[in-house]
Amino acid sequence: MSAQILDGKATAAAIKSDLTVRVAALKEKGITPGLGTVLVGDDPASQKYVAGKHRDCAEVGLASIQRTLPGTATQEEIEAVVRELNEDPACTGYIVQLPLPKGIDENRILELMDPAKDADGLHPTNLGRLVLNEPAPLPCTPNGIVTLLRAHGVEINGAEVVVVGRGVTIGRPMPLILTRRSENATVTQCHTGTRDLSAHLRGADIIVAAAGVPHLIKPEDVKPGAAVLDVGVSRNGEGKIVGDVDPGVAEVAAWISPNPGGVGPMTRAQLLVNVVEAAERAAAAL
Ligand SMILES: Nc1nc2c(c(=O)[nH]1)N[C@@H](CN(C=O)c1ccc(C(=O)N[C@@H](CCC(=O)O)C(=O)O)cc1)CN2
Repeated sequence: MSAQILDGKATAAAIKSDLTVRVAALKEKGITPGLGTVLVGDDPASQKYVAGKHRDCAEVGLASIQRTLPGTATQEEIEAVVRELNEDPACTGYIVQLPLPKGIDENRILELMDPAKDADGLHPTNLGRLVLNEPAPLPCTPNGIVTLLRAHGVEINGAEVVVVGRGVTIGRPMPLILTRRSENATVTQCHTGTRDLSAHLRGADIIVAAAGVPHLIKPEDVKPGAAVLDVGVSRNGEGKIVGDVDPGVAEVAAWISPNPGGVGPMTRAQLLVNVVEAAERAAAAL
């Protein structure tokens, strides 16, 4: 392998270490920020991610509030939990773990959240603020990707970026973040309707692969020297993660994010950042 590693674990650890100090400072002012999570159903991956979020809270000193509902929970039952967290003063920010079970109107749940407590940056008001270039909590995975690239000195300014995928947590917000003046990238968004994906990929300085298609990105699709971020999470027969990026890409790219150990830990770290920033904003307004 010739590519250098975009080390999400180490970068996330540095962010958490900084947050530990900031949380301690808030506590000295009598404020203990708290992250809430709403988990519906028993999807093992979602359970694992939510458990990880609570472990992270303990690590940096945040309080955490867990709400778990069965997979049979109705729209109204989930909405009742969302309303309760909107009102709970111990909850600085919260997330509703996605995806929600089939039959639940995910958008209605997101819209019901108090935008000031939206730790995922996925409330329509916060996504709208991102479009308007106003301060808002940023979606965790796209923001984590930018932070990871910056931490490793990968040039974003002026870069040609191809984002593969158009889901709400990554694909949709990623270009919005990358095309801000502060990032200044040129972004092409590809998806299942793209006619010649390979042609787009071959021109990219940075590839963000969030399609959920195992080994979609092949070595011949990648420009030598590119940075490749593997955000795809498919599972093989043994339950092991298979990313969107073929292992051979590491021979062509200059930078590659391992999967696991790349973007996933950054997603979790950025969530903590959003909660601590919300608490700091609240403290400044006192
Ligand atoms: N409300 C949200 N739901 C979902 C989001 C999100 O940002 N907000 N993103 C994903 C899941 N996710 C966070 O919730 C997430 C995914 C992966 C990881 C992670 O640390 N992965 C590890 C590997 C873990 C494993 O072995 O399975 C890694 O990459 O090293 C954290 C969070 C969808 N839902």
